[in-house]
Amino acid sequence: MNSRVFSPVLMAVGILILVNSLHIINISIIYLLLISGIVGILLLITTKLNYHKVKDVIVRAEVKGSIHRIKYNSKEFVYVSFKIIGKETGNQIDYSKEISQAIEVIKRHKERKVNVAILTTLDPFPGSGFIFYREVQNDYDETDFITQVLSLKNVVESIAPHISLEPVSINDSVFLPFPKVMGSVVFSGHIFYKRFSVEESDFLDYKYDIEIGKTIDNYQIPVGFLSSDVFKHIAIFGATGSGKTHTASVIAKELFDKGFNVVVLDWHGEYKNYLSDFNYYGKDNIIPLNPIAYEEQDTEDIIEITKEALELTEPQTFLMYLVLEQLKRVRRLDSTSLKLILESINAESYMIRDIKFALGRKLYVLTTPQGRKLFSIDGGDSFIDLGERLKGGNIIDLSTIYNIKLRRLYALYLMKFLFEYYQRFRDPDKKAVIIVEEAQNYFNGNNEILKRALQEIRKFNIGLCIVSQSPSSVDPEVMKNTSIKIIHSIKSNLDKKIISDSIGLDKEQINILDKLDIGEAVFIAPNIRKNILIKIKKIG
Ligand SMILES: Nc1ncnc2c1ncn2[C@@H]1O[C@H](COP(=O)(O)OP(=O)(O)OP(=O)(O)O)[C@@H](O)[C@H]1O
Repeated sequence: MNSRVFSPVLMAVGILILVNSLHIINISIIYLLLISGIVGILLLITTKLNYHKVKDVIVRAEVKGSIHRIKYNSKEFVYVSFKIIGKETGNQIDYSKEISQAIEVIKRHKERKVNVAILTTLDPFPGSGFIFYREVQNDYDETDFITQVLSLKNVVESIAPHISLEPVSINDSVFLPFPKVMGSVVFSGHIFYKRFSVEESDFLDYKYDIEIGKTIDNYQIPVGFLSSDVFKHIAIFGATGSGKTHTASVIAKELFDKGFNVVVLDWHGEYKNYLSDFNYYGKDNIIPLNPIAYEEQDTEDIIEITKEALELTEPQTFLMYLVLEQLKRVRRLDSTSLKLILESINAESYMIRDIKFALGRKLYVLTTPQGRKLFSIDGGDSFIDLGERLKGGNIIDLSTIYNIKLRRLYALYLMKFLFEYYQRFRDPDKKAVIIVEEAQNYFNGNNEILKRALQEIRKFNIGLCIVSQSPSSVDPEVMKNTSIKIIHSIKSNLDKKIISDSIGLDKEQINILDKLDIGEAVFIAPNIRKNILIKIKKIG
């Protein structure tokens, strides 16, 4: 018999034997089998239920262990970050589309008690994340928060079936979907490049056109400020060697590339190496200024500058008006003419004579060979000449002016002339920034012109970039009137306090100020709402 016939026959015989044997099986065995079957089914159901319970407990514990709590803008938030994990299917999956759909659903769900921010910084994984967060008071209902978070997670996973969300535990240093700002993770998600946005989230689009560096975190997101904010002025502070000059050079170069006229008042002669494309005015080709080439209404300012730079007393300042009058008449500025000018001032009393001599001693510096090179009534630039000359990128190397008073006088005149030029020839296409190194030499509380300039010159498309080692050494107006601040390493407690009061740092952030490496800085600007820790890019 072949096998095709044999098998059915064998099966039929088997069934017959089974049916017959039922008659001889004891009825109690059937009951036993029945009961154990029911027990088995019940056991199966409870195991499955228990399995889900256990899984729920594990997931909840996982979320609980991933809850971060931070302070931001004097509010407190809790949040959980989730990595987006793509499930591999072998098919081409449009993850972006799925995530977008999930976001649309979340956006429509108005009643939810948890906010959502979505960050997609690297395409497409890893580096993408969901952040579920909620503002809280001291005590908050953690269990409820976890429930809300898990329900949102479920929504996302069911609408985007090819991804799963994995909570990022607090200790997970490999992936942090936030910039790690000064040791704590803050809500400054606006610095991320966002492909997806949730309307009512705290996160803003972050725009800039002057890139200066990258965030110090796992992402190293490019950061910068808006060139239109330059007219609200820039302050750069930091200890010696912390990177101020380099940072100011990066800014100078970027602004120059954007069509700004840039003038660097280089106190120590350090910028030449960084800005080799800029016009350089040093010892051999320093620009002479004409100290009497200004409008009548500016006499006050010119006297004020001279008073401040040469440390004139009030009576000496008064005589300075008369000297200026004579200077315009004589139109020479050498030692002989200065002597003649002073002699021509009527001195009826001994006191006036003494004041004249004292003033003469202070003005003498203008008649020295270097003084005459810097200030020339015949051949010096008027404010118009200077404004026209200093187009593009320019370095004025002041380090070659050895007399410090003369150096300050020259730099102050130069600034005054530039303010005058941009004020007089207002034009939206004419934009300038003046980089003022070692600004404590000018912005030291005595100089009313510069204080006024900080408040007023923004209207004329001029920005000041004020560079100094310590904020306590410059006038408080500098802190008040600069909206872009770049703070490199700061050591002194007084300076730390001034910075902290000005830009609102918490304790931890203040502690980090003296631990910043070269080129690292705290950065704040109007286009970002919260200060961030950045590394200034290397000038290239
Ligand atoms: N962002 C950066 N990337 C790489 N190197 C940097 C950076 N910033 C500064 N440096 C380097 O660190 C050194 C000190 O920088 P810099 O001269 O700018 O400091 P500084 O604060 O201006 O010092 P000082 O007050 O003494 O003039 C330089 O050699 C500079 O090239």
